[in-house]
Amino acid sequence: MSLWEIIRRLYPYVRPYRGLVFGTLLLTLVGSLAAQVNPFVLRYTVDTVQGLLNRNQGLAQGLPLLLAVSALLLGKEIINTSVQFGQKYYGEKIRINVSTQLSEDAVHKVLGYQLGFYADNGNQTGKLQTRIDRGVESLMKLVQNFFIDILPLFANAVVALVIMFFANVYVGLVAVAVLPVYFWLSYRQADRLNGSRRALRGLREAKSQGLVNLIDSAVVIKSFVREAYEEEKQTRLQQDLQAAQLETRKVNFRYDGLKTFTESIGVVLIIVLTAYLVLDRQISIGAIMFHILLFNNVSAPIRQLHRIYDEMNDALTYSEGFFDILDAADATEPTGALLPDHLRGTFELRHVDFTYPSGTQALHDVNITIEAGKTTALVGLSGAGKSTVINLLCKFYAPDRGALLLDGQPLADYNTHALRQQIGLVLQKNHIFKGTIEENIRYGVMDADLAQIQAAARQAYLHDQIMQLPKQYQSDAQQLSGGQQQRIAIARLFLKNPPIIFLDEPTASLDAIATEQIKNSLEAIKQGRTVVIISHSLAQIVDSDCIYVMQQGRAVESGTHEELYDQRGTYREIFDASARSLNIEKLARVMVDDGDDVADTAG
Ligand SMILES: Nc1ncnc2c1ncn2[C@@H]1O[C@H](COP(=O)(O)OP(=O)(O)OP(=O)(O)O)[C@@H](O)[C@H]1O
Repeated sequence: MSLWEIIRRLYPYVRPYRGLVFGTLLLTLVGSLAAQVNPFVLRYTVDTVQGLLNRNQGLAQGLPLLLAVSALLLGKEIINTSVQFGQKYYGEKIRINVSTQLSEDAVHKVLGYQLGFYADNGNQTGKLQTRIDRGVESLMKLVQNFFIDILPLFANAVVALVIMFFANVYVGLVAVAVLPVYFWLSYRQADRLNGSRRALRGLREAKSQGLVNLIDSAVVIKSFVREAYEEEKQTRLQQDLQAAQLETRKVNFRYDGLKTFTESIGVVLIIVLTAYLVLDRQISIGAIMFHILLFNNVSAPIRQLHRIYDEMNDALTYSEGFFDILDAADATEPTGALLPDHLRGTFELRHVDFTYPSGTQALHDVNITIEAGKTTALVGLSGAGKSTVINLLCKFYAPDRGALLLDGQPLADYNTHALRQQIGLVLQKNHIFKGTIEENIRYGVMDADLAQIQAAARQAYLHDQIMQLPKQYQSDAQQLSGGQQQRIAIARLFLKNPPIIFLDEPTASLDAIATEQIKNSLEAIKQGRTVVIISHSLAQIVDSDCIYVMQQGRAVESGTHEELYDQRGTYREIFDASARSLNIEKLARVMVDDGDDVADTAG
């Protein structure tokens, strides 16, 4: 991305603050003029004092001059301090406002993107955050540099150089002659630092990430006694970091030294030249200080040049990734115009093929009909494509080929948000937000009151357990056990009370008693609604109105439990394997024996 392109992209964000920009520019101009006052005052003072001395006059005659000069310099400093404050404050205000707007835009865009966007390699959790943070940070450094560094410093330099030329062309030429060397050194410095700085940043991130991972993996590390191994990995990182830090410092010190040397040569040349001109009676003695101070104003911004150049390079690098996020128009979730106020809930998949953005084809020519008001189960081995079907039904992804219909209309034609309002989704692993139990259940209906939340928690058999916690509904939801968290998701579903329900292993993390309780609650809510359930526990699906068996991305069998059982196909295989893994024969024998005992006792 070129600098011009960045400016073009930033313009709409800076535009609302044109007044501030104009004010800052005006202050910059005043500041750069004020910065030239010292050389003029010094030249005047030196020349006047020299004149007094030449006329054998002393302190008594010079006092009014000293008072006037002090008052002038004090006044100028007061103006300068106010100008600098205004310049920095307004510059920062523009920067902070623009940065807020950029971050808000990024979050808004990212939330509107389809799920596939997050699966992209550069957009995975953490990476996306880094891309946004770095993009905003580097762009803001550019804005900050422009208003707080580049503009004031370079305005000073240009004004000082113009004054030098006007005062004496030869001195002006000497000042200009030093600049290319200075520029070249700064460019070389920035160039050399560019690679090592990036390496340094990468290593710093790896190190902090490494520490976070250590804490996250503490249980596994300790259980496998891999402390020494992990420590060695960290030590290697630390050593690389140390080497990169030393290299950066070395480059910096070397170029800083060369630049100071060049600057000193410039100062010496100006002293020699101005002294010569004084002796030749072309300029006054005060002009020596005058030119040295002006030259200082010229070289000050160039001392900062390598840093500004560095940060500009960062902005060029990172803004590209950031604007890519804002521009990912094809990632925006598609939506249609159909606003379903009353859905019957018949879904049809006709010859559907689907491939994830990663390239895995998860569905091949799938034909499934999910009837309104009935319960349809999807069964199959791991990776068969069951969850993928639900992903398509929720419009998280669109099929590559084939038709996906809801109540006879293409699913794509429905307004995505309105459609999802009608769907309740409970997954195997449900997300629990940072916050209280109450807030987490309320996610189902944002304006629900506590009584409604408690009713939902009761249906999810969670209320009694919540009441035993020290802070009850105000407890931290992320501290709950896996099974309790799953019941929070089920409570959200009860609260939302949607006409269409998708359950993907809804009781996977629950104990046997809770599973039975939840099964009963779900049975109650299922009545009259369209339900799709995925479960590896056949007990959950045997009563379904229709069961689809999936195998390697294809729907290979369908029918009721009895029909499928009699077919002696894949379903029967899965069913028999489940029975064996449950050791049903032994369980049945125990139950029969138990029954006999009861019968004996009764007899
Ligand atoms: N987000 C994703 N990106 C890429 N590939 C995916 C994604 N989700 C699933 N897959 C792949 O798609 C295939 C079907 O996965 P899916 O989750 O639908 O299976 P499943 O039948 O629900 O399995 P399980 O019973 O283990 O949950 C698998 O090969 C899986 O690796």
